[in-house]
Amino acid sequence: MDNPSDTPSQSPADEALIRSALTAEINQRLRSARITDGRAVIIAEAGDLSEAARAELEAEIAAKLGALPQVTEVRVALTGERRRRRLIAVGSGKGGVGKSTLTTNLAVALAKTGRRVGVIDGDIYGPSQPKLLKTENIKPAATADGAKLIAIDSPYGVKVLSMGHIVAPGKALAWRGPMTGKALTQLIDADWGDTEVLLIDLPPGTGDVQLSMLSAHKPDGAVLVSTPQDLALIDAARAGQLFEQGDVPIIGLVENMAGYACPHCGEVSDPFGSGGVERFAGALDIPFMGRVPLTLATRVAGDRGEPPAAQDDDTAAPFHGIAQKLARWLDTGAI
Ligand SMILES: Nc1ncnc2c1ncn2[C@@H]1O[C@H](COP(=O)(O)OP(=O)(O)OP(=O)(O)O)[C@@H](O)[C@H]1O
Repeated sequence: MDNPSDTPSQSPADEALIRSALTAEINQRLRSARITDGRAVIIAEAGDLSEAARAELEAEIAAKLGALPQVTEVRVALTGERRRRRLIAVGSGKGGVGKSTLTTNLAVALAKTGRRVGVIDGDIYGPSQPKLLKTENIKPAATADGAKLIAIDSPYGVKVLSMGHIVAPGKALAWRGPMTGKALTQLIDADWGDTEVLLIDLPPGTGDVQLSMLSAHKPDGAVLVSTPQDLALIDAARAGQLFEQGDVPIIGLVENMAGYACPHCGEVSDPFGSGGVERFAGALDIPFMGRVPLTLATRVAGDRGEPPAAQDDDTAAPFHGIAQKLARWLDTGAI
């Protein structure tokens, strides 16, 4: 019903009458307008509006059309009810703590619950999402007007875009700060279709990408990852401060590589100590989201581009648990 004239019972005169009673701005939003037995039925686009603005638009249409002598009742249906796309940053202070692995698996686990999820690889210099989501060597297409990239569909029900899909390996190394900011914008502003949640795999630390992200594309929340080592915890705290200063709520802290289960004898050892992240989260009053053990399966799966979270086994379970908490946060603002 994109074209109002598709509606058989609709009279052009009625539509003209309705349009003449409304402002140009509201007319731009009209998808359908008709009057039947004194009842005006309006369908208008409002997917870009806040709840308050939607209510205002509805009230304005009702008031303006209600004032017409030909109209005894006004019914307004606003389309685009779905919520605005949410941007969740996954960050760590220190490199190599498993931030990219967590981003991929959280995205895949969230997608398994029916949400439409995308992953942005914010690691301009060392992109890993093409490998993790098995989209290496795929180039993203552009929209018909050439203005936007189109996010790539990974085999795991998650869309993805990375500088690794666009720039030859090693090329971005020579880029300076402003270029990395622009690159990130290109990825975020791409055509993500009906994606509801975008997870951004941030590079470690508190550098240009993080700053440009906070200033230009403020995330709705941030998940922090740390190993149990003291040093990683201190760095995680630093990354946390960056988000707090930027007024980005910290959704919670994830402990990765917590305890190692020997694949041969099953004995669990704790090369980096255990429980440190949870205690640390408690001390800082940050919610603790869960613990992902160090497993050979996780590392091998990452190398093969087969995220464990796509399965339902023991290796996948921690990712599903953390994804459930993230889903709860998305729905209620608390985990
Ligand atoms: N829970 C885990 N068990 C086993 N291996 C893991 C686990 N988490 C991550 N790894 C492995 O550790 C390495 C580093 O992980 P990853 O690339 O996700 O870290 P990162 O924090 O994103 O690193 P970078 O700082 O390079 O962006 C990878 O080889 C990955 O497969």
